[in-house]
Amino acid sequence: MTVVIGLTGSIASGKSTVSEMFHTFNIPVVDADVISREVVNVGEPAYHKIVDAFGEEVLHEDKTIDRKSLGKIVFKNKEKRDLLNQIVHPEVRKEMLRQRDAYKAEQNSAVVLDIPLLFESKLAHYADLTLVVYVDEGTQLQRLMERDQSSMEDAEQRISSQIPVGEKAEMADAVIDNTGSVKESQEQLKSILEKWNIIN
Ligand SMILES: CC(C)(COP(=O)(O)OP(=O)(O)OC[C@H]1O[C@@H](n2cnc3c(N)ncnc32)[C@H](O)[C@@H]1O)[C@@H](O)C(=O)NCCC(=O)NCCS
Ligand SMILES: Nc1ncnc2c1ncn2[C@@H]1O[C@H](COP(=O)(O)OP(=O)(O)OP(=O)(O)O)[C@@H](O)[C@H]1O
Repeated sequence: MTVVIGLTGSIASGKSTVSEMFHTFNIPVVDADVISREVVNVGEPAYHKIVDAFGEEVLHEDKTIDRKSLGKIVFKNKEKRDLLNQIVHPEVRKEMLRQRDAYKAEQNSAVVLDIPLLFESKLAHYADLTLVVYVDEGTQLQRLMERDQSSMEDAEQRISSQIPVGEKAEMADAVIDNTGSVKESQEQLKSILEKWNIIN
């Protein structure tokens, strides 16, 4: 049986950092962020819907989606964010489930679904077990501003568009506290996978 692990956290809490670690255990990862970029490539159904809904001003000159400008619109306006979600999420879900089921058919011991909005979108039932990557809010803000070279205002808007990471930690089957070093987080992941009998 393949154990399906739902990996989540909040923006810049370290999901991608932890999801990389699964490769060292030979556990495949389905990444919702990667899929959400693929389904809006030029010519895809969701691409046309975005242009219809948000206009040509969210396109680069080469007609690809200008994610920075679309982000500026949707992270400060919940209605617009909901509209974008309604366009993109159904396509992402279809592809995520397709990949999950392909990995299950290969009889992997486990597969990870890396889904930033696992709890917001009520998708925890896609997984057998949930794992939250937690950081304290000060560290989260600092890492987000540093990584994206963003202002405090932009970073705070993005953080407040999601359920606070502390609340997500309470809903999870296991939590990695990623406030410390990457190595410490890797050790926590190893212990969790041992406890879940996914590795020895
Ligand atoms: C708004 C967009 C264009 C901004 O693109 P950008 O390249 O700047 O960010 P990226 O896609 O890498 O997302 C970074 C992080 O932002 C957060 N985030 C993204 N979309 C959302 C959203 N709709 N609501 C809350 N948080 C979000 C997630 O934590 C994600 O990991 C893009 O995030 C998008 O199309 N979002 C809608 C689809 C979505 O919900 N994706 C997230 C998981 S499926
Ligand atoms: N333990 C750590 N120590 C120091 N820096 C870290 C640590 N973990 C992650 N980072 C850094 O913090 C930033 C956010 O991490 P990461 O991109 O993994 O978060 P994320 O949860 O995947 O973000 P998003 O929701 O935007 O996809 C990155 O620049 C990353 O290099």
